[in-house]
Amino acid sequence: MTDESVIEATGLGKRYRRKWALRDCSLAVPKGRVVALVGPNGAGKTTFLHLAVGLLDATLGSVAIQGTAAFLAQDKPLYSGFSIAEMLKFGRRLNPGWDDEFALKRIDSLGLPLRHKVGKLSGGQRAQVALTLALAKRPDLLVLDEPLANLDPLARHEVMRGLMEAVAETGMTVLLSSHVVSDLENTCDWLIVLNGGRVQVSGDIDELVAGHRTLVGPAEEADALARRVAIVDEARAGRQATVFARTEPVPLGPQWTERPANLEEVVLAYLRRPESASLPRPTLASA
Ligand SMILES: Nc1ncnc2c1ncn2[C@@H]1O[C@H](COP(=O)(O)OP(=O)(O)OP(=O)(O)O)[C@@H](O)[C@H]1O
Repeated sequence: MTDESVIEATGLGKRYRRKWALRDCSLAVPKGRVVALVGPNGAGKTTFLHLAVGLLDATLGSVAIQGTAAFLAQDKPLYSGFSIAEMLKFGRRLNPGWDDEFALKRIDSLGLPLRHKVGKLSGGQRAQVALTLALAKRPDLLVLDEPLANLDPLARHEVMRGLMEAVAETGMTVLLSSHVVSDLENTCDWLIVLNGGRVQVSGDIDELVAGHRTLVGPAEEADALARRVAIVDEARAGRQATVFARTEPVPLGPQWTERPANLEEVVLAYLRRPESASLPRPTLASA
């Protein structure tokens, strides 16, 4: 494992009985990134996160992390009969690196009285308390499985803001899974796309967005274009082709127009075409 990486997976695979939930997963995540792990239901996101933090054993290959990790599960396990103060006490007892001052300050800034029972909190407040408990462990890597699920837009925004503040303060790496790409656009800087148990994309978001574009032009010229650019996804309507391509700006014929990509388009184009991939060593199957 290199010094710059916080997670490194090599040929990682997990099989449940006959079904592979994850296979041939090789990737490295640089330190200090906020990583979005996206993919449809059943893509293997939870499986990958559980393997990364050691909650599951790999069937094949390996995954290693550097430093300490904290994991916040999808169902945010908090004991509903306990008060926030009691949850903090648990954290203090169980975690050698626990930052009590941080935890108390964050709960106070959320406007939550310490005596409040966890079971009486709203979904957004529960998410914030669970996040506080994870952050107070002061991990090098914070892994969050769908931290925004079931939260309204305001609560989603608040949770992401809290996360970003902690990242700015500590420089920790965050790996979070999500279905909602728009929540990630301004906060995450590394993207991993999982689809059907395989990694399709792993890379810097700015580079990925800058490295893709939509090209629109005559359908009869699309095949010739495919020899010059790596086509991720293509749709034809009558005589017009709309091509989503992994390419630098290229000179195009007069009948072609192009526009830059955004993060959502990058994610959707790859998910629509499971055979396409954009990984550090290009393996574009459809090119
Ligand atoms: N304990 C298990 N036993 C058998 N199959 C499992 C188990 N856990 C997951 N799977 C299967 O492995 C595949 C990947 O599941 P996983 O939960 O990792 O996906 P996910 O991307 O997190 O999905 P979601 O977005 O719905 O949470 C799915 O087909 C799922 O049915």
